[in-house]
Amino acid sequence: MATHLKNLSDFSHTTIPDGSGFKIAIVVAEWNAKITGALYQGAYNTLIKHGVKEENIISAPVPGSFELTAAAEILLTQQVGLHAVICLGCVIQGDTKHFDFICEAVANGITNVGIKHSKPVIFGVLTTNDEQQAIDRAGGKHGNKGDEAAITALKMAHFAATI
Ligand SMILES: Nc1c(NC[C@H](O)[C@H](O)[C@H](O)CO)[nH]c(=O)[nH]c1=O
Ligand SMILES: CC(=O)[C@@H](O)COP(=O)(O)O
Repeated sequence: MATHLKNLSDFSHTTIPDGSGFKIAIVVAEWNAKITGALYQGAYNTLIKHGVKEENIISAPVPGSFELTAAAEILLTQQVGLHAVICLGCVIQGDTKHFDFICEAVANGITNVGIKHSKPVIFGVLTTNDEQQAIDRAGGKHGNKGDEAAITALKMAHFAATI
């Protein structure tokens, strides 16, 4: 379903697990900082709203989306008791094929890290044709992908803890 058919911040129809027992990391890329800052705020506020304690949210900035994979691997290796890692970024199409390489590397990379550690690593990365599409999905008319990423982290952390 395309994003314009489902608001990224609308979860009124679903049950969200209590996050009071979870420790979650948020890795956020600094490229397109206005956008990723809004994604981060959405994710952080959503985690707090659903009971995650401030002291159990680990925030880690990285230079760009390409570095999200390495950061997730480092955090899952070095941080004891992490229940999930949320990866936030914004990749906007430029004039070259660089966009394609970054998007594929990040999607494949964080998938592999999650599988390696058997932990939820959430793909909260906007991959847009232009800046307006990113703005629309970082607290604009289509909601906030950071909210969606946080809800996904809570659901998957609950899944892993109760399966
Ligand atoms: N163009 C964008 C980038 N590029 C930087 C890469 O992510 C990476 O930091 C660099 O290639 C060095 O390894 N990053 C984004 O997050 N968004 C972009 O639009
Ligand atoms: C996604 C990117 O790396 C891209 O924004 C960089 O722009 P360009 O392809 O024009 O170098």
